[in-house]
Amino acid sequence: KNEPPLVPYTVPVIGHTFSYFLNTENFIKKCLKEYGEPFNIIIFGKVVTVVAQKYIPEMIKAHENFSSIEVFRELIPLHLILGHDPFVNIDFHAKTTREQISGKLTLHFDRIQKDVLYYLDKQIGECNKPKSVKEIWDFTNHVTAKSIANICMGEEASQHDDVVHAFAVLTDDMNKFFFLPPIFSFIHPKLHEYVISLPFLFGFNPIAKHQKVLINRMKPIVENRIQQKKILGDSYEPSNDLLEFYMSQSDFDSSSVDYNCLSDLIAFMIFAGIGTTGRSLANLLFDYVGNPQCWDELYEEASTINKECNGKLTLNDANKMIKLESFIRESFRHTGDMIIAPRAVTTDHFTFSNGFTVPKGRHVLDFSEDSLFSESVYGPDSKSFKPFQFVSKNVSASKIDKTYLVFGGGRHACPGRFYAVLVMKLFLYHVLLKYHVRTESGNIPKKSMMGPFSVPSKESLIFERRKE
Ligand code: HEM
Repeated sequence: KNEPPLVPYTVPVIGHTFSYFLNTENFIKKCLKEYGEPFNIIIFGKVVTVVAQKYIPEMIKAHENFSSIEVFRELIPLHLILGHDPFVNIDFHAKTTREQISGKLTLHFDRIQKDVLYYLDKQIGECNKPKSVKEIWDFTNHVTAKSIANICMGEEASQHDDVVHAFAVLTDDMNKFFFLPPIFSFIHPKLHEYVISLPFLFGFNPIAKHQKVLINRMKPIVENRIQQKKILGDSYEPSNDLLEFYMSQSDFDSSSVDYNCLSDLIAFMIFAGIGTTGRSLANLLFDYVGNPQCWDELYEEASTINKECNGKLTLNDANKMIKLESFIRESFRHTGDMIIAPRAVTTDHFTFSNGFTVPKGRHVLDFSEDSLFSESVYGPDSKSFKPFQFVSKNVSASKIDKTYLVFGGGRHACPGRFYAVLVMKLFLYHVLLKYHVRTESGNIPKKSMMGPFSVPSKESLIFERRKE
């Protein structure tokens, strides 16, 4: 009762599926103009509600009525693939990320910096001749993978290339299955979930080989730590990684270690952290390349800080790079996703302040693009790339607000954002100091769209050694 207006359609069941997937931005903007928000559309046989700038904050605030995890569970049914359902433990994962990763940046700083540099040096190195790098997103996933592998499994395990590779490609290998359009939902809403998980249930599991690598490498480490704890007792010095943290939980049984459980816990961190941070890094690099008017200012700031700290950057020094911080925030604002954190109604119903009511189970899509380019906040030219607009406002790239939705919002806003922003800062800082970067064609690279989601350009980038 009192549902938002349903946008008219011609073909039953198919409804608005094609208009939505082929050009989400135009379609939703047209509906917003005609019906205001919220409004209902039919995608893959299912009624969904769309909210934009005005009602997204209401939805985010009502965290007791909505859950983004419920939508995620349907799109990417990790609970059917991993032995241990990560969604029931989401609060544990969020707390772990908040307290053990983002909350310990000072402690992790040196190794994050070392790991970011490691992959940059390995792939690009001294670069005395120009070097072309293909598949930038894959490259930046590897940069992130080295660092997250270290934080998750420790220094020793992250020395192994097979571990870093498993971290880097696990999400990609899985996404190949999950990014199939949910055509089976035309028959029944649950059918898509079961169809995409069938290959996994019948033994084909593209992540099994990666989990095997993780288990092989973690086993000797865990066994050694258990041994050391027995020998050293109170003088045992715990390592600063998630493996140690998981081993310190009250339900960890050192006499019969559940390695599948440990690798499932880590696999979830990989899903949450690698593709997201890797994609943002790729976007950042392309935004840098596409905005040559900022090169000098960014370089000057980086080299001044580099001189001030004698080449030994600390977290405090990193926080002084306010132009870089603003550039990163602007890059995030231009990520290009139309929808960021759709939510499902988890209570009997939810009523928006204008009286429109949506029932339990309804998916509500957040047309975040409307907020990220809000003219009242970012000016009439809100769509242009304004790299240093946040310098005077003194807002960090991880600070969420009601128009800056790249990390979601409210109680469930991304707890890994502080870490992700730091990795991005360190990455571009070191790139700035050492290289010139440009596209092969000389054109400004463009992202492509997969329905409402953006994908970084596939264009190669040329790295050249910066001359003093
Ligand atoms: C640039 C990189 C990242 C982006 C853009 C990003 C984005 C997001 C978004 C949009 C959400 C949903 C928020 C909501 O429901 O309102 C989320 C949740 C989450 N993210 Fe991130 N994320 C990033 C990096 C990371 C990293 C590095 C980690 C951990 C290593 C992480 C761990 C999580 C977890 C555990 C949640 C669930 C929080 C909860 O439900 O309470 N994220 N992230």
